[in-house]
Formats: sequence, C-alpha cells, structure tokens
Amino acid sequence: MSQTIFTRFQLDYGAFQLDADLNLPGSGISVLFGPSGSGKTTLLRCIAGLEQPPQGFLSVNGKIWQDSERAIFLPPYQRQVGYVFQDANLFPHLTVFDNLNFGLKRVGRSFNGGDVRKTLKLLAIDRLLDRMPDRLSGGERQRVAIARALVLKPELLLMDEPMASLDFKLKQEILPFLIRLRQQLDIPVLYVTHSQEEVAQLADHLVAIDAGRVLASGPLADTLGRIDLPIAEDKHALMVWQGRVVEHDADYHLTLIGFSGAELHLPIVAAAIGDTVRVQIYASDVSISLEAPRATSILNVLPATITDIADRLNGQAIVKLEVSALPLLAHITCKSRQLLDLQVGRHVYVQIKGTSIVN
Ligand SMILES: Nc1ncnc2c1ncn2[C@@H]1O[C@H](COP(=O)(O)OP(=O)(O)OP(=O)(O)O)[C@@H](O)[C@H]1O
Repeated sequence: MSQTIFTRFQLDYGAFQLDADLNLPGSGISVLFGPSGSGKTTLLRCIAGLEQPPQGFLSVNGKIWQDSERAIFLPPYQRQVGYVFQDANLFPHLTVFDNLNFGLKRVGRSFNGGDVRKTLKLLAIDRLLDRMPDRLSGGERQRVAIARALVLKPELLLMDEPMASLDFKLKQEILPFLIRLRQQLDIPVLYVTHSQEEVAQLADHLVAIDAGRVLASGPLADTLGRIDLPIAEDKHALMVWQGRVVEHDADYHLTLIGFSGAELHLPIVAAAIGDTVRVQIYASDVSISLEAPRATSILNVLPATITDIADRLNGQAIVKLEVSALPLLAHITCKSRQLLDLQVGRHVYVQIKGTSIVN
C-alpha cells in the first residue's frame, strides 16, 4: 500500500492565514499550484519545520513529525527532508564534490555509497565534481542542488519553484532530469510552481491552493478537470492524457498515440513504439460540433459527451467532456454554447487543433 503524508496546519500572519488540510500520496510528484502569495512556500516551510504554527499535524509514511495537541515538534534537522529552492545556494568556495560531501560528512556517510553514485548518474553530474559553482550553468547548479538534497536520503523532497530563476533554454535542459526523477525516485516530492507547463510535465498529483486554503487535491486529471477552479479558467488551461506510441508515419511525419478508448495523431514524436507518453491538450485548442465534421483539415476528431459546463462573466464557457473515459476541457464562447444549445449529457464531436507531447 502506498504510504501517505498527512498535513494539517493553521497559521496566522495577520494579513494572511494558512489553513491547510492535505492528504498526499507517499510517492510520485505532488505539485502545489496557486497564485503568488497563496501560501505555497509557507506550507513547505511548515512541513520542513521552519515555521512552527500553533496548530499543526504532520505525519510522513506513518511517522509523526508534528502534533501540536501532543506537544510533538521535530526540529528541522530531525526531519528527513530535502529542500531545493529557486536558487541553488551552493557554497561558492567549495567544489561540487565538496558541496555534496559537506552534508554527507555531517550525517556520517561516505561519498562512495551506491546511492550517491546512483544520484550522480541520475542527474548527470559525475563529470562536474571538480568544478567550482561559478563554472557551472544555471541548470547544472540546480542539478547539483537537487543531488545535494537527494544524497542525504530524505524521506520527502520539497522543491520550491526550482526552475523559476532559469531562462527558457535552461528550463528545457533541466526538465528531462526532473521527469527522470519522477520516473525513478522512490520518495515523494512536493513541487511548487506557477507554471501550467510544469504541472503538465511533472505532476502525478495536483493540489490547487489559494489564499492559504486548499481548493482541490487529487490525481492530476481530476484536479485539472475541476471547472469550478481558477486553473480551468486560465488561458493556459489544459488536460493531460497518458498513452502509448502505436505507430510512426514517416511519410507524413506523424505519430499515432493510443489511449484507453481514443487515438490521436501528433507531429512525429521521438519515442519508440510502445513507449508511455504524456500528451497535453489546451482547452483553447478544442472546438465542439454537433455532427461529425465531414470535411475538415483537423486530423483529431473524436466523439465525446458533455459532462459539465460553466459560463463565465467574461463571455467564455468552460466545457468539460468525456472522450471514452478520458476527461477533456474546451474553452468556447458563451455565444457558441447558446447557438449550439450545448447541455450536460449531449453527445458531440470534439476537434483538437493542437496537441503536444510533454515527455
Ligand atoms: N514571516 C512572515 N510574516 C508575515 N507574513 C508572511 C510571512 N511569510 C510570508 N508571509 C505572507 O504570507 C503570504 C503567503 O506567502 P508565501 O510566500 O507562502 O506565498 P507563495 O504562494 O509561496 O507566493 P510566491 O508564489 O510569490 O512565492 C504572503 O502574503 C506573504 O506576504
């Protein structure tokens, strides 16, 4: 059975109150997503023991780290937590090796352990060990910061916008490593971001937070499909489907991806037949018609059923659909919704104008 993290924190800063009750899976990446000032960092700091709210409970994989009712509070150094920040914060006067070894020595562990080697390999920093931090790229520095946290074998890894200070190119460079962490790490990760793109690429579980409160917490597609939340209204609102590569069509530079009950053609994907891939579909790329379009340039046309609709004051309607059992969001105008008389339960066709692979 998957181990679980239970948190309950209440904290009052005067102008801001955190009141967060969360149950997170004991594996995979849980992403905390919310606007600036919504309390994401404060929640991570509570989990790390850097804040001590008067009301707090935290248990990680069956161990109680904090329980205000029983006056239990493990100080930060007794919590097996790795913390990666926006900036790598490496010791500038120490080599990469010494930066990593610094923490290991403090806990009486050797650099030569199998776990350390595995981490260096996972983050491809084995060839950077002699470098000083100022001779590393921003992405390499961040990979060293992640390795420094992981070699201490934490029970939980906290990552607070680890890519926020990287430019687009460096983000693209580090993302594959984060995806690899998602696939290979056997500890739970709590990852803070503002970016829908990072949500699509990394989240297994998604928590939407606003004004210090948890609005939703659940498997990625469940939270993305909550049309009552700001995340579904955002102009970058999207859905993520996981599928497998069925075939490549070299003549047309297309790849066919199969999902449970649906197939999509994508611009050719660098993955082998049978590989698992995530595909993101923006709500703004989905249009709806009542009949199967007979002459259309759009390759991906699928039958769907409307399961929910929310009209917004800005003239936009968010439509939630099911394609087979796969959830999908569409942003259309309220005028189109009225003209087509779209109602919950109606069978329609969706045309998906653009799709892209996220890993
Ligand atoms: N020590 C403190 N004392 C008083 N208020 C604080 C303190 N730390 C944070 N706050 C306030 O708490 C609120 C939540 O801050 P927090 O940094 O947790 O938000 P966030 O969601 O991580 O934001 P961002 O995405 O911009 O990093 C903010 O209004 C912030 O000003």
